[in-house]
Amino acid sequence: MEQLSLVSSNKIFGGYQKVYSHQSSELKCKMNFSVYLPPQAEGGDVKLPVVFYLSGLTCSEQNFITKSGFQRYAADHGIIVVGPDTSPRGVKIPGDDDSWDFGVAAGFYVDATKEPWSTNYRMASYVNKELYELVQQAFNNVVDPDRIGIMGHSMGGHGALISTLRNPGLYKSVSAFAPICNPIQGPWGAKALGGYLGDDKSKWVEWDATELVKKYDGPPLTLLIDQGSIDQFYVDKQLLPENLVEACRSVGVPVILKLREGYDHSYYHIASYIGEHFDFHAKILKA
Ligand SMILES: N[C@@H](CCC(=O)N[C@@H](CS)C(=O)NCC(=O)O)C(=O)O
Repeated sequence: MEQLSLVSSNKIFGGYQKVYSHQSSELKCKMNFSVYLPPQAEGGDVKLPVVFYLSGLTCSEQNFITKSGFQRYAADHGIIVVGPDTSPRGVKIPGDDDSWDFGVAAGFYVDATKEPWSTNYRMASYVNKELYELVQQAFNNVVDPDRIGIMGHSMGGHGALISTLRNPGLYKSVSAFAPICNPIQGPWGAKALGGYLGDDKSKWVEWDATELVKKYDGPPLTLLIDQGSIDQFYVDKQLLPENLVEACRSVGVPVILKLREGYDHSYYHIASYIGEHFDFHAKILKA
């Protein structure tokens, strides 16, 4: 098993918020990830559900664990929460920190195929294979491998949606705050998908939730999308949740879109509704 190093451990709401580092074989660099172990994990005699949380642009594993207040709800429901970083770190590809929406902290949860990104920028395989399996091995006494869900914010909401739709059955529950729902239609998505995958747009659709849902052929799923009404990126048509809702309706995939009056793109929105998302995941994972 891969070697894990404990970076930090803090007691919160009766459980422990931990951060580990490890050497990633997919990304070929050292990575941090967070794990919240709720109080029910103590003793190690019950198997608990797990929810992965994928962060947005400019984030590390720290933003969600310090700003959202999710631990209160994870502790209430007895859910383990795992949060990866948002890109490879320290690999020093020329241009990787020139912009905030591409390269470092902007891996977009895809597997890059274009040089020079394709060696390290493999966030899809990192999250859905390497970290998914690592968590099950490292915490095998408390993780229930049949009850795993995923959520995310913005770029990470896109990551949660495409991870679920591309890997039917891997995640039993999925929700997203302000996700990039139709990246092939927005400037962020076009920049990232073009940069990581090249100019052939027929490859981009394989990483676009609105396109993927039209072809989804897996276990029944309900998508929960949470969107702040004054989010500047929503107003600027980077996120396009209505396109995803329309695609879901066209193929009969249940979708809930909560439009939250007056909320923006920040963690103030996430903190306000993270409890509802944990209720949603718990209802599915603990059914
Ligand atoms: N001004 C923002 C623009 C990017 C942004 O809004 N990032 C979102 C995700 S797309 C975020 O979670 N930022 C970090 C935070 O709010 O803690 C920043 O630099 O953080």
